[in-house]
Amino acid sequence: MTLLALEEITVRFGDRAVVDAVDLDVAEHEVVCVLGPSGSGKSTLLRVIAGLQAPDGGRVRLGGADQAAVPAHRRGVGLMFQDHQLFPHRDVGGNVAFGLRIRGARRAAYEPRVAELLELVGLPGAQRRAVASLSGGEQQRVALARALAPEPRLLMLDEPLGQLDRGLRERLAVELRALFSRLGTTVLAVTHDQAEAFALADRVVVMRDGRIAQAGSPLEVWQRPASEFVARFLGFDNVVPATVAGTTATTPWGPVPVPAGSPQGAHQVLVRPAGVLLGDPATGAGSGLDCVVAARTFRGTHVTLTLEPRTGPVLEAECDLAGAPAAGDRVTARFAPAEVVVLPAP
Ligand SMILES: Nc1ncnc2c1ncn2[C@@H]1O[C@H](COP(=O)(O)OP(=O)(O)OP(=O)(O)O)[C@@H](O)[C@H]1O
Repeated sequence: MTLLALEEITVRFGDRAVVDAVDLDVAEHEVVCVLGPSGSGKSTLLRVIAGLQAPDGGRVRLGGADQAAVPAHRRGVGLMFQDHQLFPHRDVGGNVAFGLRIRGARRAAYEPRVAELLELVGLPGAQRRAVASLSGGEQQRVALARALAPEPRLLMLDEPLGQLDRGLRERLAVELRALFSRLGTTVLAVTHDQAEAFALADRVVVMRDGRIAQAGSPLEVWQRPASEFVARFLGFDNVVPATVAGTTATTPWGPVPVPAGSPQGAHQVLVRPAGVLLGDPATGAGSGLDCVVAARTFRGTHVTLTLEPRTGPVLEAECDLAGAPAAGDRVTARFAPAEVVVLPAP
């Protein structure tokens, strides 16, 4: 069942639409992540849903009911901001209890609930700790417990892990996903970090200049970015103009095989780095595009190579650690059609 429905939501600042006729549904128990570069309108969208910003056009429905006349505090949505904004003069328990106390709950009623929430976020027994004594990751967990305390029907997270270092961010994203699925929480999160969005979400919505550029499961968006913008935003830079005929695209890198059924004619192609297959020019002469390895970057589980091809723009390739060529080596590149995506012309 649909919990949140946005219908043509528009917000203008001056004559600029920072949110431009956005339609979006979030189903009950679904975790949706809105992903987009800074300034694409993500936070403004959350503020509209929370009732902190009146839209210039369109409608917000929660559980089917139009929210136009419903003030923020009666919408039943929880909002957690990026800088988590804990109250520094309250202890952890006081922070988590905040939303329960302003609703008039008595200590005897909320204390067990606070204990339960702290357990849930992995900080059992932390009630009396001072906020200043917590690490960034622990503060994030307290902020989350505080947002969950009043049991919002929709939990909205603005850059929930933005302040944390990468390792912690990835770990917490996985933990959050498990927690939300256990609680059945409906979540709408916004982030500019694709790894965070992909780790957290059932569905990813990519925004560009106030509009939805693509929506789909993390796998769909990753495998089939809908445009050059989405592809580059996900970090794929092997994008060139192409003319597709049958299962071959003519490109500045020469012929590139494309999956059967690809759209024909003038387009662009994306070759994911894993689809650039390297050969040794000494043994495979004549097969593939001659390239020189311009740079080699160690990525932990694999190596990323920047190739300078004989023709066409630089090409990024991925290969195993073992036997990876070194900077300055000559290689040939062929392309695996399964890793090639035909994109619309720019
Ligand atoms: N109150 C305001 N008055 C004028 N312009 C605003 C206001 N609030 C936001 N904007 C502008 O609207 C655009 C979208 O802002 P928004 O904060 O929604 O983007 P965002 O995608 O959340 O970005 P970030 O990731 O940096 O938070 C930005 O260009 C911003 O400068």
